[in-house]
Amino acid sequence: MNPERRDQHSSAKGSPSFGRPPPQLGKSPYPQDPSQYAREYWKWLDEDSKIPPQPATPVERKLLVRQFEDHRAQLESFSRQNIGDTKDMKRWYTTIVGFPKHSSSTPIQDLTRSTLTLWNIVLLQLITPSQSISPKCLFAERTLDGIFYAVLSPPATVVEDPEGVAYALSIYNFPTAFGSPLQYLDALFPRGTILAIREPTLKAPAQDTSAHPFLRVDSPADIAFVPVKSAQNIKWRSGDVIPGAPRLPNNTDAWQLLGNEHYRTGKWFPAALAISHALTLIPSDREREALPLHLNRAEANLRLQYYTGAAYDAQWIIAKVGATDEYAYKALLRLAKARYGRGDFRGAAEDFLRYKGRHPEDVAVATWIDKCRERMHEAKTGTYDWTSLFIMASTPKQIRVEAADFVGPVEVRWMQDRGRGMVAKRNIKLGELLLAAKPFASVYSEELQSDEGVVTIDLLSGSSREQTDALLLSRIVEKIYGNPDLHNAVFDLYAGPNLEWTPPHTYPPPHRSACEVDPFDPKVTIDISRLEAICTYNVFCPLRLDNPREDERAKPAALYTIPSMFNHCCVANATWYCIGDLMIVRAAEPIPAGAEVTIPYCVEETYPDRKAILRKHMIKDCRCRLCLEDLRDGEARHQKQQALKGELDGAVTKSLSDARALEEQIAATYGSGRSGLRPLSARALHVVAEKLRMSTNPHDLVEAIRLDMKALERYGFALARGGLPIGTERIPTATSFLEPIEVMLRIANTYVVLRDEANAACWLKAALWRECGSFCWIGVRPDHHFSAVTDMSVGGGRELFMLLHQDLLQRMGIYDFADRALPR
Ligand SMILES: C[S@@+](CC[C@H](N)C(=O)[O-])C[C@H]1O[C@@H](n2cnc3c(N)ncnc32)[C@H](O)[C@@H]1O
Repeated sequence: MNPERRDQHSSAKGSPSFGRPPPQLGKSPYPQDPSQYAREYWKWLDEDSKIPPQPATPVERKLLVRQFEDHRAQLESFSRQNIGDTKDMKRWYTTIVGFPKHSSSTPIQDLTRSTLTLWNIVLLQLITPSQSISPKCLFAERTLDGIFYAVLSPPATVVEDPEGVAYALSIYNFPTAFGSPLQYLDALFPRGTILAIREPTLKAPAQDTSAHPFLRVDSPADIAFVPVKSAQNIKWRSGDVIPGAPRLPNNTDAWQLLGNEHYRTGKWFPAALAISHALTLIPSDREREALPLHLNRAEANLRLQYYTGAAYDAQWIIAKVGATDEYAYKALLRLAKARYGRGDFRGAAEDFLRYKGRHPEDVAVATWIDKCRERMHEAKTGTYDWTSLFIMASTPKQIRVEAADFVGPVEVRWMQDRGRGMVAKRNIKLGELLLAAKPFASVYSEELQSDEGVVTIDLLSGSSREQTDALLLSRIVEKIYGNPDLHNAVFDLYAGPNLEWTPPHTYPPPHRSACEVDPFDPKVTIDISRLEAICTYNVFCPLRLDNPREDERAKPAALYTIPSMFNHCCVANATWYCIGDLMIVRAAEPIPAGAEVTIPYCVEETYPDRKAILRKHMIKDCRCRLCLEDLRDGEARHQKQQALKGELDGAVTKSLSDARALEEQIAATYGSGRSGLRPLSARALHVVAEKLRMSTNPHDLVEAIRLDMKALERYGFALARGGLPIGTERIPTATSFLEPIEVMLRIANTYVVLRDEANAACWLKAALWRECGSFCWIGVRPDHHFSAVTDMSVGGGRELFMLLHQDLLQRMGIYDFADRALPR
């Protein structure tokens, strides 16, 4: 045991001598100033950590059990009456991340069994049903605005050790447990379950001095279920039977039946767990009996997307029975699906083909084989059917598109001043696809419960995070739990300078083979504090091409692994966007071999807004051209700009003259001597141009075009003569691509109104070029030589362009004109 652990043990044994409670949030779920709140919270944590250890207050077992049982009864009654389901009411939960949390890294084999008063690996028996410790309705507080506030609560129960010492246990981040109904928790953690917890921590209750200390486990990898066979040898001082507990199976068949029942009702994790129990009871000389169990567990693991676990189970069967046995063929099919899920499309295709050789009647396998081939082609060539992906992603519930990762002419290198970064392996041309990547995990607002909101306050960055972030962390934990070989893909990501650990200079980590997902010995360490830090530094909001105006409720949150190697620059040389959840990175300018490739982490118009987003990524200051120019303008101009930006957001209702006055005021917030790049000014000019378009006077329309062209310069475009009206040397990356494209389409429309179809067509082509350069340059292989604009618009680029802007083109009445004017 290391010295740090010993400290924790002594403080764990210590009684909670209470300091003051942690800073409160007040009546709004969002703190007004999250950085101030974070500072107060750190101060409180610092004070709290100095409270000296004292013996823990003993908790009266009976009393604790009664409290929990009463509580559970209340919850059941609430759920029967549907309390809290009122449509106009929304419950808010707060969760705080970024403070040190304990996760054990000592392998189970190196720990000795002990009791709650000794702390090492502790055996605990669940003696009350599981529940949420602060139920939604019970402790939630109703306010005048009809909002409920409560603290986000993990599943909790009462546990005792063999000596009969009982405490409440809160289990955070356990796979599939987040927000689950009581019935599911009963299946996952029924009373009588015996758990072995690696080096647990006992916490003093922070909020309520009359409450009892409780055991807190943050990492699911610190929890091992105890197999029945081992459990038989444990003597419980309180007696062997827990009143009211269900009889847990004690033989293979009964566990198998329970597993089948869970599987039938869609409870995949409890199903896999029951099968694991059944497997422990099969004697080594009757291994054939284990075959159907491994087969079933492989299927449950596939449902859970625990592809590593599924591959292990299938491979186990094939290794035992040889490749020609019928069991092996069934296992082969599951292995093939697991390989597909793991991104091993070649291996999956080979397995599907072998299976098809034996079972030609299985038509579904042919589709799988086709899918494997498509994925292999994508991964090798970077050729995707963007239009189909876009259509798929625009369909509700299909955000997670099926596509392979592609790594183009870029590689990870150590950059000295900012850790790792991406570098061009060769000279790269504008528009080339550099990377396409699926996320490790992602959450979209559609997946949030509509009657609940979660506010996450990140103490590391001193900012509040999106509602999707809280769910994202549990998804990442769950994916690692079920795919332990992927641990380093996440844990080798940057986690900040405060840790003793430095990330390896290379990425991705070497490939590891499939291993068992073993609920009796998880064999993986999931350090939750480090994972929270990894999220702070690396989580992106995936801006979707198929849904650019994201849901107001919450922006999506996703962790992409290889794309996390790109460093930030507001005026970057690469640009990115997502179709569904597929992140696509393209060169925004020609990039010489050896140069660092950067992407913008934010596309905000003003310096303070960009700074706020960069703060969430822990970047104190960006030294790009735009930020340096903004910095030279000074704080007073920034403040003025922020205030005027607010006015510009509401400018729809303003008159033309007021809009002009506002535009002038905004223009004046930029100092002289700057380059043309002035994003807020660009939008202000476009607002005035739109007001002018309401007139039928041709002079006003010409003026609108002039202002929009000026707006494009302020977005960073160079205006050109002949060919396309905009320069094609680089794609500006400081703002989202949508605004400039809309400006170009409006110019095209105005030319149509003025009956100048030649100019209108030029501007449509410019918009198409801009978009193709970033996202939909289809039909052109990455190694294809190109420079002419027409090359950029070959193939599906036009098709996707028409799809993407269909609404706007139709509203302006120029859809048919665009269809004719754009080259096919
Ligand atoms: C997504 S990671 C980028 C890869 C990272 N450099 C690594 O070694 O893994 C984001 C972190 O990289 C660093 N970083 C990225 N862009 C930067 C910039 N323009 N200036 C300084 N640090 C930057 C910051 O520490 C940031 O939190």
